[in-house]
Amino acid sequence: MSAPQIPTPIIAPSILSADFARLGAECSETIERHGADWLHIDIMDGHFVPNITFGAPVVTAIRSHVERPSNKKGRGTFDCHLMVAEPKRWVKDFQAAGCDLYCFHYEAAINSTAAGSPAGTTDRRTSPRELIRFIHEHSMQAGIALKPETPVDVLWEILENEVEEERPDMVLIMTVNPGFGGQTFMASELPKVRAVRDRYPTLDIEVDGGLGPKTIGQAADAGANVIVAGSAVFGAQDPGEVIRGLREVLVGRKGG
Ligand SMILES: O=C(CO)[C@@H](O)[C@H](O)COP(=O)(O)O
Ligand SMILES: [Fe+2]
Repeated sequence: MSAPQIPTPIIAPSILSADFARLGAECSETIERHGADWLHIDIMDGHFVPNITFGAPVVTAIRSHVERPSNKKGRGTFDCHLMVAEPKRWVKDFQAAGCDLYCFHYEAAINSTAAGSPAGTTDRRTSPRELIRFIHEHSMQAGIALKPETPVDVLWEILENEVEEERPDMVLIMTVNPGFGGQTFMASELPKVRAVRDRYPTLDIEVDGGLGPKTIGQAADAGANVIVAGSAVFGAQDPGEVIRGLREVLVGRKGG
């Protein structure tokens, strides 16, 4: 019997901490010069979280600076983290913009069921399963994110679904309350990572918020293989050095 396939270590700098005045160059340098795997792109709508970033047009603009990945989850993947109240609403726009992985919040998906479908708009009603299917139908991978306040148990029935198209490609466990970069890492969220890893040895598990050289060891020990780091990378004198250091820790604990 062959050993289970251990998920690939992935470093995904969050461009929320990049210099927005030179965003295209920051994105291409982060991948090509500094050696990051993915770009983590935080989309905030001012409703789901108390902050606003940008939408699909900016993703289109930066896509022209970063080559599309040649394989699923490859270098240059646009990992879009949708902190928005109506996650179904933006799927088509993000597909067109060049998003590869559309990661929505569980809390938004269950609440947007009540949002209804105003005349002349697409149907905004959804459930996590339906939304995952919808994202897959739009040729993107699907991620599902949990806020710190949400218990990990809500994931089991979603991950245990026998219908492959309705299962997520990645789980994102937030290690800060979503909304802002540069917050303090919440180690209290790591048991969620461990719980998912124990059940799903090959699933991509992303952690996001407060990750950097001092906190990555704990996240890797808990079983995370996709590390988002914003301020730690973009605030560094040498982002490439930080990325290499993060990767070393992750590779060293791979499978742990
Ligand atoms: O989604 C979010 C915040 O809501 C994150 O992606 C942050 O942007 C990560 O920034 P750092 O905590 O690494 O500075
Ligand atoms: Fe994020």
